[in-house]
Amino acid sequence: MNETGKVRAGEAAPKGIPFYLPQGNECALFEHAWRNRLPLLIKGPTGCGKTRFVAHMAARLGRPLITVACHDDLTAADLVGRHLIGDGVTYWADGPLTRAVREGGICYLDEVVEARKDTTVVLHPLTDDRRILPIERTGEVLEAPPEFMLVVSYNPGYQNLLKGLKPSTRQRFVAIRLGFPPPELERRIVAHEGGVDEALAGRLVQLGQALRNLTEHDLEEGASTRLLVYAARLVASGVHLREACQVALVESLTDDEDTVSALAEVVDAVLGA
Ligand SMILES: Nc1ncnc2c1ncn2[C@@H]1O[C@H](COP(=O)(O)OP(=O)(O)OP(=O)(O)O)[C@@H](O)[C@H]1O
Repeated sequence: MNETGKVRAGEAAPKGIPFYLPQGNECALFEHAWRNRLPLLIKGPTGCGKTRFVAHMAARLGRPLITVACHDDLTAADLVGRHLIGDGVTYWADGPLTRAVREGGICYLDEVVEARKDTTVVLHPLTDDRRILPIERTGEVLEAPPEFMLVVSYNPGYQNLLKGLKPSTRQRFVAIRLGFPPPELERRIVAHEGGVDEALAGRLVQLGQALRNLTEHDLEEGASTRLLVYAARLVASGVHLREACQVALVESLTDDEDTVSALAEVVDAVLGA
């Protein structure tokens, strides 16, 4: 498996580096961005490998990774830090962004469009050539070391197209688009991550492709690589293939009963009724 990113014996990735099979030139581009101190935006559908890619690159570059899952209640103080009271004294506690700047780490803001626009504005002085983080509450102005990098991701699906990012935020990042991996690559990913042989992984990937073809009509977004991995893991632990697909690839994708039936038909057609 690989939630922790540990690589099985025989895999190409060096020990301690989370397993990641690139879709294209994204690893080199990430490294160039890091060396040139450019912030990076990664866009792509849910479960296509964005988080794994960042974890892989942080380990490859030997930088600590600090991840923040953004949401609409996230405040600037949640990122930068706040005064806390403990044992009757007030002390300053760094937020994750400040910690990443101090440590020269990679700060990864997942689903950045979820954060309110007034929150993302704290990123501005860090993401242009000033590369500073002013901490109003303490009066400090931190200069980001060369190793620091800000990476943000979002899923440019229908809802997020409406939310978007302010142009003044957006135009501070270089951007990489990831999609679902091409079938041959996805088969290797599902086999590795799901702990199944490549033949079974190939069938699941074929099913994933067929389910993605339905997306335009019935679903907001297609079956992700993550869900294919889940189906594989269930099969690897003894769940019948059909049942694994039902729970990982049908019921997880929609609540609409007609769509569930349509998806189940696709499963039957691909796996053979
Ligand atoms: N290129 C890849 N190499 C290795 N594993 C991958 C790859 N792409 C996807 N995976 C697998 O798919 C899972 C989901 O990927 P990940 O969590 O990175 O998605 P994500 O794009 O960050 O999703 P979200 O937008 O929902 O956070 C990973 O845990 C991993 O098992």
